[in-house]
Amino acid sequence: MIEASKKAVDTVLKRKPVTSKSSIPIGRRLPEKINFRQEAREVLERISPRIPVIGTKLCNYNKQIKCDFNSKYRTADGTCNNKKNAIWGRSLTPFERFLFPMYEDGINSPRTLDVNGSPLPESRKISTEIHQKSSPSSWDKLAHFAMEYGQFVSHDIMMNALSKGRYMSNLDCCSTKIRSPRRNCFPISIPKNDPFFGQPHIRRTCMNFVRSLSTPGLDCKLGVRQQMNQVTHYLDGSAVYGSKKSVMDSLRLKTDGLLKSSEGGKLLPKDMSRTPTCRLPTSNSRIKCFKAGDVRVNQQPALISLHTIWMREHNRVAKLLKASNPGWNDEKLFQEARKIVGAEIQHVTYNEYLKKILGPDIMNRFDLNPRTSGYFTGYTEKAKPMIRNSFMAAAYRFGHSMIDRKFAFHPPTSPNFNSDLRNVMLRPDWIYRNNGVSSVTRGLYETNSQKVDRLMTWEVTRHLFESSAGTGMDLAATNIQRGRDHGIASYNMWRNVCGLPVVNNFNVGVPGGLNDHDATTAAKFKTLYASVDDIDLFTGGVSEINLPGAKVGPTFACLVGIQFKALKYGDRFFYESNTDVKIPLNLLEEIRKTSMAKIICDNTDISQIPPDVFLKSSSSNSEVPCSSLPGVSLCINGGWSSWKRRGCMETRRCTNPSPSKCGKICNGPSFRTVENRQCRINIFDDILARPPVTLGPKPIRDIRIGGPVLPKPILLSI
Ligand code: HEM
Ligand SMILES: [Ca+2]
Repeated sequence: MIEASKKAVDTVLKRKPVTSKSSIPIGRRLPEKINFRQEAREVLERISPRIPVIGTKLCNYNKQIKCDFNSKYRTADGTCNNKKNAIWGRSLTPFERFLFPMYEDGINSPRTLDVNGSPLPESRKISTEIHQKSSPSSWDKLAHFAMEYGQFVSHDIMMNALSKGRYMSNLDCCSTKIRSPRRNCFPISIPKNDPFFGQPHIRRTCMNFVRSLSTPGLDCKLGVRQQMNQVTHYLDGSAVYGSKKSVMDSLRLKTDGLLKSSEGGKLLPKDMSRTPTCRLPTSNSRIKCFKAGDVRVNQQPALISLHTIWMREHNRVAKLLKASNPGWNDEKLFQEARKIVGAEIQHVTYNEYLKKILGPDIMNRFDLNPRTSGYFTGYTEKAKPMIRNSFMAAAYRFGHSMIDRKFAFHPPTSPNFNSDLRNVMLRPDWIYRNNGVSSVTRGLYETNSQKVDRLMTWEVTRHLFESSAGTGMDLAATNIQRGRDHGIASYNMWRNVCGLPVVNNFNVGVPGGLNDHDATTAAKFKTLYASVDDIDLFTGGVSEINLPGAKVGPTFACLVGIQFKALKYGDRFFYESNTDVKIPLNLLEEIRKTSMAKIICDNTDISQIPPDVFLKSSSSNSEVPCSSLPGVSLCINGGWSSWKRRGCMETRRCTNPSPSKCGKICNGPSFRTVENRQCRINIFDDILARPPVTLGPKPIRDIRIGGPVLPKPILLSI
């Protein structure tokens, strides 16, 4: 794949092909001097602060991993999923590449020059010209819940690591104390005439941007700069359970398979550390930041709510499992509940979320539709499950365009209200109010998300993480800058990779034109970029006209589609897969019945809900009682054990639990005879060996042997 793609890039660039490891392509500038030893040290600090940096043993991805391939459960850190490459998909490993990166110096420094060798337009300039509006009016049928679910999925499968300063301090790349350009700094400069930050009372000229942590490739060989995923690449519920064993252990109650919680099981456990990851505007000691499998949980209340629902779902499932399997210990209950919740997350993602985003054509092309019966048989050890760099740095950020300016709350009794995103950012205290989780969740499915288009709300392009007027960040500019930081090839090259017509002019409606864009957008591109080959992937992709039935345009549909195919085909634990760790078919059939709406119903006080919470409620998606929605029944245990052979008889036991405790009913007989020649002869011989039995005056000619279920009587002709 990578080789083919590299050729594609070379064709677009009309340059001599390069090969990845042997010869590193050198761009227009001399390579920035790289201190590999220093970079490796930084990486090691992340992976394990205790590993000493000795000699050349700087890269330890390939440290010995011991796998128990008999285990039915995922490891916490994603290792041992792929039996040939146990490291694939592990947390703290680099993002994979579809395309060779396009660094300015070929190996390390960000893409900063256009095809003519002049500076690319500034990210902030592109953001203000293309991506901004106070409250973009283009609404869509999708509910705001779809935005939030997308973010939750992104936090399950990726978390990019940033470079740090000395002693793991955060870098301030705008600090005036820095005289010379600082390694790992790539600040976003703000033009003097910026419509917001350029105002006289603000006059800000720099926005902090720290480069992603530089990481060696998975082979640990020296090569181009790579970036690191800190969470498990698989869609495996790691946002609920953590991406390493120590975190998973710390989230467990260690009783009855439960996860820790607070406020009587209702809320996530509280983060009691001295370095809170949220803003606490109150001195009320009850109100704390939350802890979950992902450290970004406190970012805003909608995210906290979804995390809380999954934590509650785990505990609900664990309790049901305990009721029907009284013999199971904490470990067994925890792992079985984790397996079910992981399967539910995958099912909701492929069955409800992706279908809306990608539309039926792309779902079919990439074979992403869940099956309606039986198992999926496409698992292959050869499919790399890893998250691709372009997906992380650009394509999957389409969700940023769906964020609405307002976040709605709908409490059960008091009136609805909403708040600008900036006022709820990093504010878990909202969750402690008035049925926080259900109020926020109701707000999410009762309001619209924004359309995926070039426009993003000012809440994230001017006021993101704002502490006082003018201090905010710009998420659109950050996305563009991140793409350049990672050497992500330009939009046109990705079109080529996806088999879409390569663009060679800025016009619309002509051959080779920007025909997946509207004329206004194309004209804006023309004023900013020197060549169509310079358009940044995020900007070009997010601005495309949506595919029919989809919520994204063709380039992002392609990149998102391939990524989710890799996550399906390359995950031995994929919930539908017919592998050695498969879910029993009867349980899989139950999981297929569930929906996000039902999971919300089961874990909140909401009793009426639209069956599809990803769509805004409408006449075809109007609220129904929760009890009318199908869900996962865990009453699949109990009933008869399998038949056990005892000589020429087979018996079975009616196992725990009794039907009253959510078990299957045992109908039918508990024993039957084995019908084969051997047994007939034995019985025959046995009877022959004995004196003839007479019951009454007539000799017996027709004796049923073995009980009431014998299908054919054995006739003894004496
Ligand atoms: C209120 C909602 C959201 C906020 C405030 C938010 C904010 C952010 C921020 C600050 C970053 C780091 C950017 C960087 O330094 O490169 C980021 C990264 C990212 N976001 Fe969002 N985001 C939101 C929703 C979403 C949604 C809905 C999606 C996708 C459907 C998404 C996908 C991503 C991806 C793929 C990344 C890069 C992954 C990473 O940094 O590990 N985000 N987001
Ligand atoms: Ca994961």
